Amino acid sequence: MLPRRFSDALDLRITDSSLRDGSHAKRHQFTAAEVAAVVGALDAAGVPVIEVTHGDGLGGSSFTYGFSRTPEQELISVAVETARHAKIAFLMLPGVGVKDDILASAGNGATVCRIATHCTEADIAAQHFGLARDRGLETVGFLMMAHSVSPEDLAKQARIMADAGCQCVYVVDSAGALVLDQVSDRVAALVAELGDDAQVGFHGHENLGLGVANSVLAARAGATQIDGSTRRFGAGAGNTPVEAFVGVCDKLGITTGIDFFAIVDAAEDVVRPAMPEECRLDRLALVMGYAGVYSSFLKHAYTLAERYGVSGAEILVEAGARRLVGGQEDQLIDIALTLAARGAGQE
Ligand SMILES: C[C@H](O)CC(=O)C(=O)O
Ligand SMILES: [Mn+2]
Repeated sequence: MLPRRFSDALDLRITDSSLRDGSHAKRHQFTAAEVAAVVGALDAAGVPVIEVTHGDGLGGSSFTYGFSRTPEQELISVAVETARHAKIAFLMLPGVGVKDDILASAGNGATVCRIATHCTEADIAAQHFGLARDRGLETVGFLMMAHSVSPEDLAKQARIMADAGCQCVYVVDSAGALVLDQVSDRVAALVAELGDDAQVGFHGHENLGLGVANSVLAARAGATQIDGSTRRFGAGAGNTPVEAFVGVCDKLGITTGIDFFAIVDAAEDVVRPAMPEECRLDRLALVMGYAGVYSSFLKHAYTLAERYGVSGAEILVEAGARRLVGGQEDQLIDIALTLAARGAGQE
């Protein structure tokens, strides 16, 4: 069991997801040199955990999700070799990756295993938590699209993960759709359910502009691990910006162990140059948050809107109405074809 808190000196442990969630925004085109530069800067700023994987997790490099420029195990190895203090984490979605991918990542020196499932499907992760714990890895569970179920139902899924060996269960706001109290209520439900059996974490997206505020409320409701991405480098409008969140935490007296000025410099001088463009709170990102759509669908929506001459916003609204989950990217093609047949205009 992990302690309720990581150290008496720190209130929160922050995981930076720029090199995993940001992979969506970069269409999975990271080079080893970029990973080394970003890990070096984040590590020097005191970021305690850095996640490195294809945006859709181990095994994500494919026609469905987009091919990686650099094999992810090479990126994980570079990150492990570069980090002096930070732990290197990886993400896996059962079925996208397999157990051998976990073993390969551990063999290359990653020490935090994050297993993600849709928020109603926690049981498919059981064997992966067991394997990871057997191998001495720290375990984190991701309940994705957490806006789509009640706090009570989410807590039941968290219990399944904890019983399988997960040491921290995250409320994952994949769509950036959760608003303030909706985060507190979900985090509080998990804290009440899990007690000392597992920690609770929160992973936010900026699609309604609430990443920092939602993360503060998560911490106040009892979350002890918070995800963010430096410069918001993540899917959709990006993730909770680590540098802004650290500044806010400093002002609120919440300790993170990250140096504010160093992470601000890292964001500007190192992470931004690795980004193809800023992660923006633009029309499609806002529609995703409003309609409750998985953030990693954003680039797919842009591509399909252009290919079929239809509205990206309409694709996303329909994806929200169909309650699509990660892995159902091919249904976006069906939606685009249907809109094209109806003659919907592009925007
Ligand atoms: C595989 C997803 O991109 C995981 C994630 O970051 C989310 O659901 O949000
Ligand atoms: Mn995410």
